[in-house]
Amino acid sequence: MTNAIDMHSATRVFGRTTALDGVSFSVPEGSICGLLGRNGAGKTTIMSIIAGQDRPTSGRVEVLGHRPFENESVLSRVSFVRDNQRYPDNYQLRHVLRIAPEFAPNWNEDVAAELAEGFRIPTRTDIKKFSRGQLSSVAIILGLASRAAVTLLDEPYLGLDVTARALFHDMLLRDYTAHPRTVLLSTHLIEESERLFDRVVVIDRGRVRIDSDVDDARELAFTLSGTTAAVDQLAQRHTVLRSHTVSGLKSVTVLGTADEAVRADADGLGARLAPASLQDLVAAFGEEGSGSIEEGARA
Ligand SMILES: Nc1ncnc2c1ncn2[C@@H]1O[C@H](COP(=O)(O)OP(=O)(O)OP(=O)(O)O)[C@@H](O)[C@H]1O
Repeated sequence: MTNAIDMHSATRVFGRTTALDGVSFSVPEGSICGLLGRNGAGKTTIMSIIAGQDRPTSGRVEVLGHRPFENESVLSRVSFVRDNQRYPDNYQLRHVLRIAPEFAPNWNEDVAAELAEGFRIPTRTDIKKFSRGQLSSVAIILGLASRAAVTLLDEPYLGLDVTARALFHDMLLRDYTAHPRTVLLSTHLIEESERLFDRVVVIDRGRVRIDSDVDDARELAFTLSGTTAAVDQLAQRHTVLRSHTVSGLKSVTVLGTADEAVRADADGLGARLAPASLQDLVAAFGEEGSGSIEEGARA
């Protein structure tokens, strides 16, 4: 399988901050990959490097087989949607839609029109007066209607209402199925977005913690919840990634797959056992001290 995106040991240092610390991962062509992690984990830095807007301090990145920085033939096939997208003063949606095809060779007017209507974007209001959610809607239109070979969506949901988010998901899946491309999407709305993902990359403090097929990622850990005594007893034999206690009830996320013996023990102690969600995993790998189990948890 060919990779659309390949990062090899990419490090990015800003003054005293190491934003990326030896990041390596790949995104296969024709897949949707979730890029997940806590605030400041390094997601936007990764996307900026893939989009050729920044360069790693060391290491390298290849997009569609070539280095993206100052490489027009690659960049014309990449669409990067970020939350702080700027538009010229006095631009309205119709102006953006008029010039967008010049930058996006595969631009599709029908996708743009359907989204603009569904998002209820005002057509005669200057974009600088738009609400946060309306700005996100414009960015999503640019990202999806571009039908770029590589689409980078950096937290596209800011301010979007629940109907708009559902419209975005449906259109992404529908248009992606009809016109396969590679999508890398970063978000903090993990539960809502996980049905989109084929793959998932979890970043914490500039390092890759999980790089995996989404189904395999769910096998990496499970949660146990019940009385503190029962959960403590069950958790003894496992590496605990995360622990949470509320009014005498405890929930732990532990590394590994729950086998029959673990299930029987949990049943016997009246504890509940469930697969870890992606949200559990991101939270677990973002806990202080989780770095010590990094190698064990990498796919
Ligand atoms: N231009 C810059 N100068 C200095 N530090 C920077 C710069 N860009 C990013 N950083 C730092 O690099 C780290 C990673 O930032 P980045 O924006 O990539 O995180 P993120 O995962 O996108 O976060 P969020 O989810 O909050 O958007 C942070 O500590 C941030 O402060």
